[in-house]
Amino acid sequence: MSNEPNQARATAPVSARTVLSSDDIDRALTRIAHEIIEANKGTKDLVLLGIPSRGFPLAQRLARRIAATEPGLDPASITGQLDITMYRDDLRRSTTRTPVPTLLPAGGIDDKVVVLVDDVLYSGRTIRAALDALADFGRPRIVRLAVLVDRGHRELPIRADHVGKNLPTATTEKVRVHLAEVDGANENEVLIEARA
Ligand SMILES: O=P(O)(O)OC[C@H]1O[C@H](OP(=O)(O)OP(=O)(O)O)[C@H](O)[C@@H]1O
Ligand SMILES: O=c1cc[nH]c(=O)[nH]1
Repeated sequence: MSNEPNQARATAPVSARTVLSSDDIDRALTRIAHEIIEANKGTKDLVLLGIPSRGFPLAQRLARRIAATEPGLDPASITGQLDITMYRDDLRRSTTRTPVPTLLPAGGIDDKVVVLVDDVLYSGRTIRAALDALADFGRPRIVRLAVLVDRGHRELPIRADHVGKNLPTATTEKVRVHLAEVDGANENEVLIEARA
Protein backbone atom coordinates (compact mmCIF):
# COMPACT_ATOMS: atom_id res chain seq x y z
CA MET A 1 0.00 0.00 0.00
CA SER A 2 0.97 3.60 -0.23
CA ASN A 3 2.49 3.76 3.27
CA GLU A 4 5.26 1.42 2.34
CA PRO A 5 8.71 2.88 1.79
CA ASN A 6 9.29 4.52 -1.59
CA GLN A 7 12.07 2.05 -2.23
CA ALA A 8 9.59 -0.85 -2.14
CA ARG A 9 7.14 0.90 -4.45
CA ALA A 10 9.63 2.02 -7.05
CA THR A 11 11.43 -1.25 -7.77
CA ALA A 12 10.13 -4.34 -9.50
CA PRO A 13 10.08 -7.63 -7.55
CA VAL A 14 13.14 -9.80 -8.09
CA SER A 15 11.70 -12.93 -6.53
CA ALA A 16 8.42 -14.23 -5.17
CA ARG A 17 7.80 -17.17 -2.90
CA THR A 18 4.50 -18.72 -1.96
CA VAL A 19 3.92 -18.66 1.79
CA LEU A 20 0.28 -19.80 1.90
CA SER A 21 -1.33 -22.18 -0.59
CA SER A 22 -5.04 -22.28 -1.38
CA ASP A 23 -5.45 -25.12 1.16
CA ASP A 24 -3.50 -23.14 3.77
CA ILE A 25 -5.86 -20.17 3.25
CA ASP A 26 -8.91 -22.44 3.59
CA ARG A 27 -7.58 -23.94 6.83
CA ALA A 28 -6.70 -20.53 8.27
CA LEU A 29 -10.19 -19.18 7.49
CA THR A 30 -11.86 -22.24 9.03
CA ARG A 31 -9.83 -21.74 12.21
CA ILE A 32 -10.59 -18.00 12.33
CA ALA A 33 -14.31 -18.68 11.82
CA HIS A 34 -14.25 -21.01 14.83
CA GLU A 35 -12.29 -18.45 16.87
CA ILE A 36 -14.85 -15.76 16.04
CA ILE A 37 -17.76 -17.97 17.12
CA GLU A 38 -15.92 -18.93 20.30
CA ALA A 39 -15.01 -15.33 21.21
CA ASN A 40 -18.64 -14.31 20.58
CA LYS A 41 -20.08 -17.39 22.31
CA GLY A 42 -22.13 -18.07 19.18
CA THR A 43 -23.29 -16.09 16.20
CA LYS A 44 -25.66 -13.63 17.89
CA ASP A 45 -25.16 -10.00 16.79
CA LEU A 46 -22.17 -10.86 14.59
CA VAL A 47 -21.46 -8.64 11.59
CA LEU A 48 -18.43 -9.21 9.36
CA LEU A 49 -17.28 -6.15 7.43
CA GLY A 50 -14.65 -6.67 4.76
CA ILE A 51 -12.29 -3.89 3.74
CA PRO A 52 -11.99 -3.62 -0.04
CA SER A 53 -10.64 -5.00 -2.06
CA ARG A 54 -9.72 -8.44 -0.73
CA GLY A 55 -11.14 -8.10 2.76
CA PHE A 56 -14.67 -8.37 1.36
CA PRO A 57 -14.33 -11.82 -0.24
CA LEU A 58 -12.52 -12.98 2.89
CA ALA A 59 -15.43 -11.72 5.01
CA GLN A 60 -17.82 -13.62 2.72
CA ARG A 61 -15.77 -16.81 3.06
CA LEU A 62 -15.72 -16.45 6.85
CA ALA A 63 -19.45 -15.72 6.96
CA ARG A 64 -20.22 -18.88 4.98
CA ARG A 65 -18.22 -20.95 7.49
CA ILE A 66 -19.86 -19.22 10.47
CA ALA A 67 -23.38 -19.52 9.01
CA ALA A 68 -22.85 -23.24 8.39
CA THR A 69 -22.81 -23.74 12.18
CA GLU A 70 -26.25 -22.15 12.64
CA PRO A 71 -29.20 -23.66 10.74
CA GLY A 72 -31.17 -20.99 8.91
CA LEU A 73 -28.51 -18.29 9.17
CA ASP A 74 -27.98 -16.59 5.80
CA PRO A 75 -24.30 -15.63 5.43
CA ALA A 76 -25.27 -12.56 3.40
CA SER A 77 -27.29 -11.27 6.35
CA ILE A 78 -24.14 -10.93 8.48
CA THR A 79 -21.73 -9.66 5.82
CA GLY A 80 -20.91 -6.22 4.53
CA GLN A 81 -18.20 -4.07 2.98
CA LEU A 82 -16.67 -0.98 4.56
CA ASP A 83 -15.07 1.57 2.25
CA ILE A 84 -12.26 3.51 3.90
CA THR A 85 -11.06 5.59 0.95
CA MET A 86 -12.06 9.02 2.26
CA TYR A 87 -10.80 8.24 5.78
CA ARG A 88 -7.21 7.49 4.82
CA ASP A 89 -4.52 9.69 6.36
CA ASP A 90 -2.51 9.80 3.13
CA LEU A 91 -5.24 11.17 0.85
CA ARG A 92 -3.21 14.20 -0.11
CA ARG A 93 -0.04 12.35 -0.97
CA SER A 94 -1.19 9.11 -2.55
CA THR A 95 -2.50 8.45 -6.03
CA THR A 96 -6.24 8.84 -6.42
CA ARG A 97 -8.32 5.90 -5.29
CA THR A 98 -11.90 5.43 -6.37
CA PRO A 99 -14.30 4.96 -3.47
CA VAL A 100 -16.46 1.84 -3.54
CA PRO A 101 -19.85 1.60 -1.83
CA THR A 102 -20.10 0.76 1.84
CA LEU A 103 -22.65 -2.05 2.13
CA LEU A 104 -24.02 -2.87 5.56
CA PRO A 105 -26.31 -5.76 6.50
CA ALA A 106 -29.97 -4.77 6.92
CA GLY A 107 -29.66 -4.80 10.72
CA GLY A 108 -26.93 -2.12 10.63
CA ILE A 109 -24.05 -2.07 13.12
CA ASP A 110 -25.55 -0.41 16.22
CA ASP A 111 -24.91 -2.65 19.26
CA LYS A 112 -23.50 -5.38 17.02
CA VAL A 113 -20.24 -7.27 17.38
CA VAL A 114 -18.45 -6.07 14.26
CA VAL A 115 -15.49 -8.06 12.96
CA LEU A 116 -13.42 -6.04 10.51
CA VAL A 117 -11.80 -8.34 7.96
CA ASP A 118 -8.76 -7.57 5.82
CA ASP A 119 -6.15 -9.56 3.95
CA VAL A 120 -2.95 -7.92 5.25
CA LEU A 121 -2.17 -5.98 8.43
CA TYR A 122 0.96 -3.87 8.06
CA SER A 123 1.26 -0.27 9.34
CA GLY A 124 -2.26 -0.39 10.82
CA ARG A 125 -3.29 2.79 9.00
CA THR A 126 -6.01 1.06 6.96
CA ILE A 127 -7.61 -0.24 10.16
CA ARG A 128 -7.32 3.19 11.81
CA ALA A 129 -9.24 4.57 8.82
CA ALA A 130 -11.77 1.74 9.08
CA LEU A 131 -12.49 2.61 12.71
CA ASP A 132 -13.17 6.21 11.69
CA ALA A 133 -15.40 5.09 8.81
CA LEU A 134 -17.32 2.77 11.13
CA ALA A 135 -18.15 5.61 13.52
CA ASP A 136 -20.06 7.34 10.70
CA PHE A 137 -22.45 4.38 10.42
CA GLY A 138 -23.22 3.57 14.03
CA ARG A 139 -21.90 2.41 17.37
CA PRO A 140 -21.03 -1.28 17.53
CA ARG A 141 -20.94 -2.91 20.96
CA ILE A 142 -17.56 -4.47 20.16
CA VAL A 143 -15.18 -4.15 17.22
CA ARG A 144 -12.71 -6.94 16.50
CA LEU A 145 -10.18 -7.46 13.74
CA ALA A 146 -9.48 -10.56 11.66
CA VAL A 147 -6.68 -10.63 9.08
CA LEU A 148 -5.34 -13.36 6.86
CA VAL A 149 -1.74 -12.15 7.27
CA ASP A 150 -0.04 -10.02 9.91
CA ARG A 151 3.31 -8.98 8.47
CA GLY A 152 4.36 -6.72 11.35
CA HIS A 153 5.83 -3.17 11.08
CA ARG A 154 2.98 -1.44 12.87
CA GLU A 155 3.01 2.37 12.94
CA LEU A 156 -0.08 2.69 15.16
CA PRO A 157 -1.25 0.91 18.34
CA ILE A 158 -3.44 -1.58 16.47
CA ARG A 159 -3.48 -5.36 16.75
CA ALA A 160 -5.54 -8.18 15.27
CA ASP A 161 -7.74 -10.48 17.35
CA HIS A 162 -7.68 -13.26 14.75
CA VAL A 163 -4.67 -13.90 12.51
CA GLY A 164 -4.40 -16.51 9.76
CA LYS A 165 -0.61 -16.36 9.66
CA ASN A 166 2.03 -14.16 11.28
CA LEU A 167 4.63 -13.53 8.61
CA PRO A 168 7.88 -11.86 9.66
CA THR A 169 8.85 -9.62 6.73
CA ALA A 170 11.37 -6.97 5.77
CA THR A 171 10.00 -3.54 4.85
CA THR A 172 11.52 -4.01 1.40
CA GLU A 173 9.23 -7.00 0.87
CA LYS A 174 5.62 -6.95 -0.25
CA VAL A 175 2.94 -9.43 0.75
CA ARG A 176 0.63 -10.22 -2.16
CA VAL A 177 -2.68 -11.94 -1.53
CA HIS A 178 -4.38 -13.48 -4.54
CA LEU A 179 -8.03 -14.51 -4.21
CA ALA A 180 -10.17 -16.06 -6.93
CA GLU A 181 -12.99 -13.55 -6.37
CA VAL A 182 -10.70 -10.60 -7.18
CA ASP A 183 -7.78 -12.05 -9.10
CA GLY A 184 -9.45 -14.72 -11.23
CA ALA A 185 -10.12 -18.42 -11.15
CA ASN A 186 -7.70 -20.61 -9.20
CA GLU A 187 -5.75 -17.61 -7.92
CA ASN A 188 -5.70 -18.44 -4.21
CA GLU A 189 -2.34 -17.95 -2.61
CA VAL A 190 -0.20 -15.59 -0.56
CA LEU A 191 3.22 -14.59 -1.86
CA ILE A 192 6.11 -12.61 -0.47
CA GLU A 193 7.80 -10.55 -3.13
CA ALA A 194 11.36 -9.46 -2.48
CA ARG A 195 13.06 -6.55 -4.10
CA ALA A 196 16.76 -5.92 -4.68
O1 LIG B 1 -1.80 -1.87 7.52
P1 LIG B 1 -1.61 -1.05 6.27
O2 LIG B 1 -0.23 -0.47 6.15
O3 LIG B 1 -2.67 -0.03 6.09
O4 LIG B 1 -1.66 -2.05 5.04
C1 LIG B 1 -2.65 -3.02 4.86
C2 LIG B 1 -3.55 -2.69 3.73
O5 LIG B 1 -2.81 -2.61 2.51
C3 LIG B 1 -3.49 -3.35 1.51
O6 LIG B 1 -4.46 -2.60 0.89
P2 LIG B 1 -4.13 -1.59 -0.29
O7 LIG B 1 -4.16 -0.22 0.27
O8 LIG B 1 -2.89 -2.02 -0.99
O9 LIG B 1 -5.41 -1.74 -1.22
P3 LIG B 1 -6.05 -3.03 -1.91
O10 LIG B 1 -6.64 -3.87 -0.81
O11 LIG B 1 -7.09 -2.48 -2.78
O12 LIG B 1 -4.96 -3.75 -2.64
C4 LIG B 1 -4.16 -4.46 2.27
O13 LIG B 1 -5.24 -4.99 1.54
C5 LIG B 1 -4.59 -3.78 3.54
O14 LIG B 1 -5.87 -3.22 3.39
O1 LIG C 1 2.99 -5.98 1.97
C1 LIG C 1 1.92 -5.39 2.01
C2 LIG C 1 1.73 -4.19 2.72
C3 LIG C 1 0.51 -3.63 2.73
N1 LIG C 1 -0.49 -4.20 2.07
C4 LIG C 1 -0.33 -5.35 1.37
O2 LIG C 1 -1.28 -5.86 0.77
N2 LIG C 1 0.88 -5.93 1.36
